[in-house]
Amino acid sequence: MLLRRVYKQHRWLASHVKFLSTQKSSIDIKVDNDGIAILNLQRPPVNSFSMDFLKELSKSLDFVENNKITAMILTSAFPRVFSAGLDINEVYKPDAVRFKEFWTTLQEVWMKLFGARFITAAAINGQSPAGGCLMAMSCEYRVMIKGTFTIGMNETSLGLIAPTWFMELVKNTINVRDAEYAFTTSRMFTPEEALKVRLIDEIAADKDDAIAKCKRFIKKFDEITPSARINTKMKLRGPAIKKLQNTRQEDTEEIYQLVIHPDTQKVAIFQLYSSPVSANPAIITGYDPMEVCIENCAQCKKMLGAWFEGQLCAESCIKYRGKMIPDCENYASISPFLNKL
Ligand SMILES: CCCCCCCCCCC/C=C/C(=O)SCCNC(=O)CCNC(=O)[C@H](O)C(C)(C)COP(=O)(O)OP(=O)(O)OC[C@H]1O[C@@H](n2cnc3c(N)ncnc32)[C@H](O)[C@@H]1OP(=O)(O)O
Repeated sequence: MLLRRVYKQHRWLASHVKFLSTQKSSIDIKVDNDGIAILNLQRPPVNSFSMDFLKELSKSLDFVENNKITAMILTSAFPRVFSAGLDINEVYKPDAVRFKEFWTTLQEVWMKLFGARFITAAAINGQSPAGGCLMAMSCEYRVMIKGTFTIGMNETSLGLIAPTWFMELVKNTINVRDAEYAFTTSRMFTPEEALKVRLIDEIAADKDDAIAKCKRFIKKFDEITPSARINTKMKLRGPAIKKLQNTRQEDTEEIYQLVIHPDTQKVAIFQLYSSPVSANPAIITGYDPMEVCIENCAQCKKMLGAWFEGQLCAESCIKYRGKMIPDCENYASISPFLNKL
């Protein structure tokens, strides 16, 4: 078997991957007995793409490529999240120079993954919104585990517009009508729905099963001449990569302008503060009533959970420019946002 032969040549890799699997590493790489590299993403809490994480991902892809490993499976070390997409911290109040470097790194990683000469598959074992969805879609095969997890392109709900290269990729994977509907409405798909539109290729019972199914896909290539496979893949994927290579600066500038737009920033701050951070209502920065208002909405959402309509509260902050700041312990101030569960 072809893969087995390749593995023999690279058996030593198992002992050489440690440098990428130190305790500090956000990606654990293991090369299995068939010579398939399994990349377990393990950046707490949700494998979101920070600049450092992207750089590590880039190095990991180089490792797989440079060691002539035949195939790679991307998965998550966490039980509920495959990847949450862009790290909101990179998007909130970004420094122009850093953000542009961040986006350039992201473009590079995407081109490496999408254009990888080795076989790529994703075992999607948890939530996979936005950038998490794109990472999976950039692979050649996707298996998602059943459950309450969803996958999709929720950029518009964050005030973002997905980059053109992402849209093209989705349009080339599912049909144009489903792509337009999904992108514009920020639709998140259950595994069954995702399978129906071919956003994913298979559903698995659990992570082990997802990896086994990815391996079954990879095994199909035992019977195919490697150069024929690679050249065909490059012919199919090359034009999209070339297109991005020629428009990288415009793409970066376009995203930067979008990210710094006040509406996007409001959503970003809401996302940031809807986690149980140490933020203290109304005393976070104190300089922008609208910002304080949204932070308080997020805090109330954390305290009251499903009872509280956080997004509605944040929208009201924007509408009234922070003139009515909610106080989570004052019923009158939050009653418009309490729902009747
Ligand atoms: C390799 C190729 C890569 C190519 C990539 C290309 C990317 C192209 C980009 C295209 C445009 C993409 C835009 C985006 O990705 S914007 C980000 C979109 N992401 C989201 O909207 C996800 C938001 N998060 C969630 O929905 C949930 O957190 C999630 C479903 C992921 C998990 O839910 P769960 O209930 O399990 O956990 P919590 O919500 O309590 O969150 C746990 C902690 O994680 C923090 N968190 C969550 N999401 C993010 C994030 N995106 N960035 C940073 N941090 C995040 C959350 O704050 C909690 O933190 P604490 O525990 O500290 O409170």
